[in-house]
Amino acid sequence: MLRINNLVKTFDGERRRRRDSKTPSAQEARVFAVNDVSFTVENGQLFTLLGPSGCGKTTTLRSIAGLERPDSGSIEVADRVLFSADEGQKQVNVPANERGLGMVFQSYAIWPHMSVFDNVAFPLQVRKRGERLGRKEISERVMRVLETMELGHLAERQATKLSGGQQQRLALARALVIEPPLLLLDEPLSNLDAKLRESLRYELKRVQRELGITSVYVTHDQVEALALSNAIAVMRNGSVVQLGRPRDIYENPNCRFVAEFIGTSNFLTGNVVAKDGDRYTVNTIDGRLALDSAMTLPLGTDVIVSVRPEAVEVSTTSRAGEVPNEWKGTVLTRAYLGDSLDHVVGVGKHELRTRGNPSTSIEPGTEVYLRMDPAKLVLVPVD
Ligand SMILES: Nc1ncnc2c1ncn2[C@@H]1O[C@H](COP(=O)(O)OP(=O)(O)OP(=O)(O)O)[C@@H](O)[C@H]1O
Repeated sequence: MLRINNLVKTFDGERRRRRDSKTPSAQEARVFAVNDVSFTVENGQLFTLLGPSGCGKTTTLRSIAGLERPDSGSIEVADRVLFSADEGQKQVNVPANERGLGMVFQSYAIWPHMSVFDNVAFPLQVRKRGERLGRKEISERVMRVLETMELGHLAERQATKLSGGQQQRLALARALVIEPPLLLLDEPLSNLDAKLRESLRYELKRVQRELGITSVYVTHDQVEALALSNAIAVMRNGSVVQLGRPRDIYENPNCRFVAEFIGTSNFLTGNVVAKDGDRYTVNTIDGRLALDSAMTLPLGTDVIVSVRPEAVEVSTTSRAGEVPNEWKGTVLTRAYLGDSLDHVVGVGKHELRTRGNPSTSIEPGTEVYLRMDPAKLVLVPVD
């Protein structure tokens, strides 16, 4: 449905300085906001661009929307070339208003002087002559979308007299009414409070799935990305560093940056000392670890072992000899999080965070045993 090939977008570094109101120097290097990005989004998928502030997510999305002109690369939606800077071939840059894409941005500018109904009807009413629908058809289509967004009963209300969550649903309804082949969403939930954000997240997912609408979603919120997406591209400094399904990205991060950015992890540095099939033995300063990995690494390689807190079992009794990877340590602190409980355990030079059922709560100062399942430890190449 959407194909992005080798997209590059640079900005003038000096302009950026001025925008950030720092003292501009004579000539700054160009900023590679998007640096050779390629990805494909299948029909009906929700694809997320995830990464920290300034990594290039919004610039990628704005390029798809036609609001930025990339330096090079190409953008195709449903086999229609929207942008191509290819040398030799005909250069293409379809204007934003002719791309026919749905867009919802963080600042969901609803039209305040209009009713809910008119806000959604407007994009259909301003269509070119030949493409315009009849009054009845517009009315039916608007009401259908409003019902989907559970706003049907508020159709006559003035748009400003809606709650924040309802206004955001209205912005989404307005983007959906044109039945776009592709929906672009840039942090659409970030202005809302935590509770509303969570409920709208599920609603968004429901609507997206029900309508089977292909979407590109931009966020810096990893929980949102994991909950919503069919596929995630993690971005850093203008490039995609890992692309995969949410579970793959969470369970098998391909570098320390991804492991750190998605969720919480303990990182243990070490060295490969033995390998038997997929079973590796890694030596760390505080003990050995057995773990399974499909990577091919020679003996002696420096590695990082990423251990998710929930992959560490904490216990006051030892099962040494029965299970691999048991380390002895002392509880330093604990934190009750409602649905889980974290312990921070000191083992030699390491401090490991564990996460478990809140029914297991151990006093700081207690001697404990940490057990780590080899299948849940992840080998991460040293960056
Ligand atoms: N109009 C512009 N002029 C100059 N530099 C820009 C412009 N827009 C973006 N940049 C720079 O390009 C880089 C990528 O910006 P972009 O807004 O795409 O990042 P982002 O990942 O969406 O960040 P955020 O989550 O903060 O919106 C940043 O270094 C940013 O400062």
